[in-house]
Amino acid sequence: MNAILSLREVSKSFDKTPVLHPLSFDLQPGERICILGPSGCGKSTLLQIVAGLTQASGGGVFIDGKPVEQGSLYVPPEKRPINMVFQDYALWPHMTVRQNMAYGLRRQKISKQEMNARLGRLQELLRLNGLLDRRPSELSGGQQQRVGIARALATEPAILLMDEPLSNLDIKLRTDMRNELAALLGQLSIATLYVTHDMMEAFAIADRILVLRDGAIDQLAEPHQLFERPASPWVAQLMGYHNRLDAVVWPNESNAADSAVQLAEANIAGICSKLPAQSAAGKQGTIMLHPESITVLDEGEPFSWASGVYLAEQVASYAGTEAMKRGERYNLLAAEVQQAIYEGVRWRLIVKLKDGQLVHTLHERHCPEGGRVGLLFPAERTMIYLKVV
Ligand SMILES: Nc1ncnc2c1ncn2[C@@H]1O[C@H](COP(=O)(O)OP(=O)(O)OP(=O)(O)O)[C@@H](O)[C@H]1O
Repeated sequence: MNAILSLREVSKSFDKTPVLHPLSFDLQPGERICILGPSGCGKSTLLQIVAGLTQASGGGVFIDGKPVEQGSLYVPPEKRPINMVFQDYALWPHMTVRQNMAYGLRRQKISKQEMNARLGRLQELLRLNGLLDRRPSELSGGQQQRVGIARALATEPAILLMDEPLSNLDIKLRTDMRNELAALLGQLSIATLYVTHDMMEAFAIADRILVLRDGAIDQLAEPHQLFERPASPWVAQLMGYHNRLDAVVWPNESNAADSAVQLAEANIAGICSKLPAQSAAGKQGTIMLHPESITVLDEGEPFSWASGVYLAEQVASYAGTEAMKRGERYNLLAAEVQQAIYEGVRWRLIVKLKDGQLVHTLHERHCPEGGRVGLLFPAERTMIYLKVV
């Protein structure tokens, strides 16, 4: 399949300060890519270069295989088959909803009949019935954003750009709109680049997520790949792996998915994201663990067991049998409860490993401070990264 949008070595500097390092990726027809990253990492700049609102400092942008920016060639925004939805809606305050929606169509040579048909379809799709004669000031935030989306779709662009379209809405409305938008974009199947700093939004909307960090792509992958195999501790942190622990790593150089780690005086198993060029046995590393993937054992037999690696069938009665496969490995670590914090549905237990490192876990019961617990977590979810020195 030919990409609808291709970026090749696109870079951008403002006053000699690099904001985007040369980056390349393709957006396929009908695909939705979310650009995820913290404030200031260059997300909006990237979107604006694609839209033609900002010129790149280097590299090329291609739409449907044809350059729109390359060397001295630069196609202005209005000549690109692209439309954008902005964070602050950017509606014309003096125009009605209908006039706002039709605004982009004035350049297109379409009949009045076709225009009315398109506006009618969008009015249905975005649930704007009864609002067409209102001005933006007479609409709620969610309704204003739906008008912004309808306006962007009216010209039937090949590519839709969305720059944090939900970030001005309150939390409840944002969640509702997120699900609504995910359904809508799925239905439209229009190639979309969607900027957000909200992981849940990216998960709901994206076919693939592009993680941008300091103007460079850290990882571009499907949501489940990003969650299951975060390429760096940084991406892991973004995915909610909030436990970052120091460990000694013994990578298995023929099979990265079967590496050993020494953590808190125990040997455990995990997945090494990248194998080192040369033997890294015994090197310092980092382990990232998601609090949700840790089962806290606070009573029963496992206390007599040594910390280490166990097979699924050995721990099935403690870890629950769903999603467990025979032969799958689990790590068990002894720990002591440092603090128990009530969070409504569950308790957050902050526990101390034998080497003094702290781990955050979630548990359905309270555990007394100073009490002994076992932490059981799958090797599959134990992410190992070698420290770059
Ligand atoms: N016109 C400009 N002149 C100088 N610096 C700029 C300009 N536009 C953006 N920058 C800088 O480029 C960097 C990236 O900005 P950008 O708006 O692309 O980030 P972002 O990831 O979209 O952030 P946010 O999530 O806060 O909107 C920031 O450090 C910003 O200050």
